[in-house]
Amino acid sequence: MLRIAVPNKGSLSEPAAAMLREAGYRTRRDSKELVVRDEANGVELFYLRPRDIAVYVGSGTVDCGVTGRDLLLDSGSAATEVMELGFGASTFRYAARPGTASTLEDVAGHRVATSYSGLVEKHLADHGVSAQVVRLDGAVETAITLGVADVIADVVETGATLRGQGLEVFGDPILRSQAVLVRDETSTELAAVEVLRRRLLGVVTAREYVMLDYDCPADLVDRACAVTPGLESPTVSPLQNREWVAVRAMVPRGVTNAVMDELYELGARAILVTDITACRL
Ligand SMILES: Nc1ncnc2c1ncn2[C@@H]1O[C@H](COP(=O)(O)OP(=O)(O)OP(=O)(O)O)[C@@H](O)[C@H]1O
Ligand SMILES: O=P(O)(O)OC[C@H]1O[C@H](OP(=O)(O)OP(=O)(O)O)[C@H](O)[C@@H]1O
Ligand SMILES: [Mg+2]
Repeated sequence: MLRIAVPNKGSLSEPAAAMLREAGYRTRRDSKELVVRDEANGVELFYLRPRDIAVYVGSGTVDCGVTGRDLLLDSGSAATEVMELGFGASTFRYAARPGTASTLEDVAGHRVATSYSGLVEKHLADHGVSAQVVRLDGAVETAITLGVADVIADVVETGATLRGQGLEVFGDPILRSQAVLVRDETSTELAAVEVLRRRLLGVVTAREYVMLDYDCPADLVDRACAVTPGLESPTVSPLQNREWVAVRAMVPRGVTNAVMDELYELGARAILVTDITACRL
């Protein structure tokens, strides 16, 4: 049985459960359930604190899990990143009161409050900056107001929390994070992890792409296929009217309308877009 760690709370919890459901796994019905056995799919889901997941996976207690890249790196765990999952995106950044600091060097000799002390200590050491790291559990933005720190290093998603505290980011982002699948390299279940990876990739791809169908004058098909190259190669089928062909290709969701405009200009007609429910690449 493949043992998968899943976030039980926080920003990653709902989207992780939704992704596993879409990938065909049975997820918990009640937030008090901590373990779910899905016999049909040969997996056992363990609902754990997101911060602990990399630790469990790195020690081999579970085979794999869903966590944030920032939490993985902060933990110092031996777990390895298998794939990005396309949700829970954030940056990890230094911030301070305007005018206090503008580069990483300005952090030297100051107190830095963070919930990610492993990540921050490593970042400072890698850049030869000596500063005192103050480890807090959360609400680190308030640490400056309360006089516990001069600088903070924290997750920034929209930036609203920082703005609310009158703080500004400075320096380059320490990290760009998102939810990732992590695994224990020494697991005896690596083949089963690979099945999970393919299923999750199917969900990520189905979300990122749409299916585009259109009719195209036969003499323009090469130019049209250059606009919609698909993943491997577009499907081109004959139509009853031999002067036309039907083309079918996957297109990134974000450019759908621009691609439809371009195809129309070229002479394609009856351009249809459909959602992809699931796929296996
Ligand atoms: N707005 C956000 N706030 C916090 N974490 C976020 C946000 N957006 C994405 N994330 C990611 O979620 C993970 C942190 O989740 P975690 O559950 O530990 O904290 P949380 O969502 O702040 O929950 P809580 O603080 O309520 O326990 C990290 O990988 C982080 O990058
Ligand atoms: O850039 P934003 O969209 O404002 O989001 C980022 C903020 O959200 C999280 O805090 P959370 O509400 O989870 O509180 P916490 O600090 O106690 O974890 C995170 O720690 C930041 O403070
Ligand atoms: Mg939080």
